[in-house]
Amino acid sequence: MTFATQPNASHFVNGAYLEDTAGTPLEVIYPATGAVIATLHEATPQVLDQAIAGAQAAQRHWARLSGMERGRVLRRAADIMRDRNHDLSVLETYDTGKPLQETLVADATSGADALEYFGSIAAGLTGEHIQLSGGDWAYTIREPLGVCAGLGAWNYPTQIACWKAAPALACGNAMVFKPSETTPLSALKVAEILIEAGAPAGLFNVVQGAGGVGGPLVADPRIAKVSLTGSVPTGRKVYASAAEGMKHVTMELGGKSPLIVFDDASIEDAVSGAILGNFYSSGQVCSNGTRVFVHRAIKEAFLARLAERTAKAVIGDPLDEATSFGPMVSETQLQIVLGYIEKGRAEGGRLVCGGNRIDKPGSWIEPTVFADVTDDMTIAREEIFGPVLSVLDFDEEDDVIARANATDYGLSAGVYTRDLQRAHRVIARLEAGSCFINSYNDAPVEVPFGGVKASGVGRENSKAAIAHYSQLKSVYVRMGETEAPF
Ligand SMILES: NC(=O)C1=CN([C@@H]2O[C@H](COP(=O)(O)OP(=O)(O)OC[C@H]3O[C@@H](n4cnc5c(N)ncnc54)[C@H](O)[C@@H]3O)[C@@H](O)[C@H]2O)C=CC1
Repeated sequence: MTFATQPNASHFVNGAYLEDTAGTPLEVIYPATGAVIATLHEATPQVLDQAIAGAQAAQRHWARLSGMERGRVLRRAADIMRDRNHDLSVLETYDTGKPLQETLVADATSGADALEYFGSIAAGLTGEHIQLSGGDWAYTIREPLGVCAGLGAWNYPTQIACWKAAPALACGNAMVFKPSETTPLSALKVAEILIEAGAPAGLFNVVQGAGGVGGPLVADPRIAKVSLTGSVPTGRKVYASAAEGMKHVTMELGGKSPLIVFDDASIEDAVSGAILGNFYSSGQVCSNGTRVFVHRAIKEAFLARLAERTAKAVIGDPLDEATSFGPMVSETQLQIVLGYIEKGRAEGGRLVCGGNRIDKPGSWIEPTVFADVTDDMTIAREEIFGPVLSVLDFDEEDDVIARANATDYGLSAGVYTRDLQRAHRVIARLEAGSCFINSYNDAPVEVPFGGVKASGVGRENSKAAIAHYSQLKSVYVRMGETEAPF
């Protein structure tokens, strides 16, 4: 391998790479071949302490800069990230197994968008002036929270690091980021780029490890806010620990989202939406529309076209830009997905295509479609986080809305129909945070992203994220005398 995947050291703390070989070794595996491409070490308590202390010191200085000055650093980082998109995308492909065709357009580019967006609005982050009776008035100051902890999942390592760091830093906070132990490489590059762009040492630190490092990071009293992208069970633990310290949280968790295809929809577009919402990143996307409700009148036509187009997936070397479908991130995740496929078969789902492990080194599985899935089947209830699409039938609008909402999750929802009134009427009744009409899984930085119910708390991206990385100080100003009862 000519491309260097072994970083200089495991962690990035106080503006430089840092190693402590006393930490548990962490092997990084290229999911397409199973080869070990780097060996890192989990953060020891000493590394974690240095990262948090460094972040605290950097934050004091950073918070005193104007929004304009902070924004300039973030926008410079966005430019560097775009200039290096190709190399960053290759690294992301090694880290996750996702095809280069995807990483070139959805990872560092999405991270750069976040840095540019929050860099651009940093100068405009202000409080307000409130005029009161008798000439009194009040004003609010938008203040940073302090040191934020970021915890990432393994599906979008660069994007997650930037979606958390950009709004946090724009508001004057510092961050200690812990990537997923499965994909630890890309966040280190984000840290390098921020330093190059002029961020002070210690402002954005990366520490490696699994829950054993994430737990103490969240619980540390010096941490003011925790932002997690991960599963619901982890979310519950992290939220509870943050609550002990009365810390702010953002929780971007899992989903089992509905995608509803009405009988007047363009079948071609709806099939595209179903492919994007189930097979992009080999199905490892939190907002995926994995319960595809298709009106009975068009179900067979939809399934036929879906099978035809799924057969055209180019499954091969992820570094070849022609490849459109890569491996699962790990053998563990592959086994979880195979287990769900087995349950789908056993509980009576009709396998339309796929369903098998692909016989070659690495964690490969076919894109899989089940039809005749019913609401009670395991594959219709639990998040699989793999390329398993379930088609469920429906006849009536009211009925499909009730069934779509009959889940603890509430991350996303989509509707395909040519009837615009119906589209808005249905979306209004769906319990989900991020919704789509005649599209699926778009996530531009200008638009709030996040879930309701068990899928999360708070929003990432857009102006909405500012509220989650800052707090308001209110100042009452009396212009006359102070009156007291005695
Ligand atoms: N809503 C969203 O924005 C997204 C949600 N996800 C969700 O993430 C999940 C898949 O990612 P995974 O990495 O498997 O999730 P996970 O929940 O296992 O891990 C997420 C992160 O939390 C850390 N962690 C685990 N236990 C912890 C603890 N006790 N204390 C502190 N940190 C801890 C992990 O090391 C990792 O960095 C899926 O359920 C998916 O739906 C993934 C991408 C986006």
